[in-house]
Amino acid sequence: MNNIAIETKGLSKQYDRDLAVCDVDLKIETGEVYGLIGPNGAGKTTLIQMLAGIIEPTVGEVYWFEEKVKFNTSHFSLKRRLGYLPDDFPLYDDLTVYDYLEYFGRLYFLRQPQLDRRLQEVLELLQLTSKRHSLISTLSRGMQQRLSLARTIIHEPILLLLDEPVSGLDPLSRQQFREMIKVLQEAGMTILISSHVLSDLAEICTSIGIMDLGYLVESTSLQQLYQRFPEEELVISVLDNLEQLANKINDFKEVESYQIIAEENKIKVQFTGSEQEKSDLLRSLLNEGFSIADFRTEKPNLEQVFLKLDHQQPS
Ligand SMILES: Nc1ncnc2c1ncn2[C@@H]1O[C@H](COP(=O)(O)OP(=O)(O)OP(=O)(O)O)[C@@H](O)[C@H]1O
Repeated sequence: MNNIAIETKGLSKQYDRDLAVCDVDLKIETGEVYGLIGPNGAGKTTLIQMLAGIIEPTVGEVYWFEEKVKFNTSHFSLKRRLGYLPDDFPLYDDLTVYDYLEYFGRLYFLRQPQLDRRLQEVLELLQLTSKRHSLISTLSRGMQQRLSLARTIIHEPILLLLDEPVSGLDPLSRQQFREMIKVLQEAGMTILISSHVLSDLAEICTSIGIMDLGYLVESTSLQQLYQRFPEEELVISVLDNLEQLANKINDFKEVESYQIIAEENKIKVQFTGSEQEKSDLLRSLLNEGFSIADFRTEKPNLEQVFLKLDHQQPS
């Protein structure tokens, strides 16, 4: 198996006067879940469409598994490895769930008994078995989105490109979606997902790319991104005497700044000291008689890291 699932070299797309994607060099290793984020109009959909071979770049090249994608040719064997879920996930309302999936299975030349086996598998994985005979028009948005994902993986691709697959989903459906992505990754797929929901991406992605005004301004593993912002925040909750706690905290030279969150009876502290000094702080507060209800360190989440990077906010 090739190490690099997707690569682009100097990829650009010009629409009339708009440069939608600008000189993008992207590399995604096999087995990764790569999250693509950026504000509206940053060029995510255009980039994904070029990666999927749907639209032709103005300049630059796309490689799947180190093989150059030639536009305007069908090259079925290469496309057979790809599953692409567009952001508007078109469906045929007057088909049943089963007929729809069977239709796409046949388009990919799946034959019996493999077709039946695969239909059962994806219906089960996407939790649609009980809806197999329902008309698509009667499904909720979350179910329709799951059906679109089922269609995207019916032919067992090894590379998935998912354009905003969780938009409009409720928290439970988003959680189910995250679990499905983990199952697909464990099954060996390489997955690119664009989304504005950073908390979802933080949970499932191994790497993150940030687009801004057509440029890929960051492309790095999630781990390396967090390492660039190692500062932790100390969160201290008390049962009472919040003001006195703030005064006391202020005496410690390791406390760079703090923020009182009165409605939750807690203080968030930017603490620069060592683990030993953190422990000394806790002991000192207890000795002073403060009723400490919680004392913990929090690392910045992906949303906070994104803001620290000072690119535009995803909206
Ligand atoms: N078919 C098109 N014709 C002309 N301009 C286009 C076309 N598709 C996209 N654009 C322009 O390219 C730029 C990038 O759009 P794109 O849809 O790729 O951004 P995006 O990051 O996916 O945005 P969103 O988060 O809102 O989906 C925008 O300025 C958009 O207006």
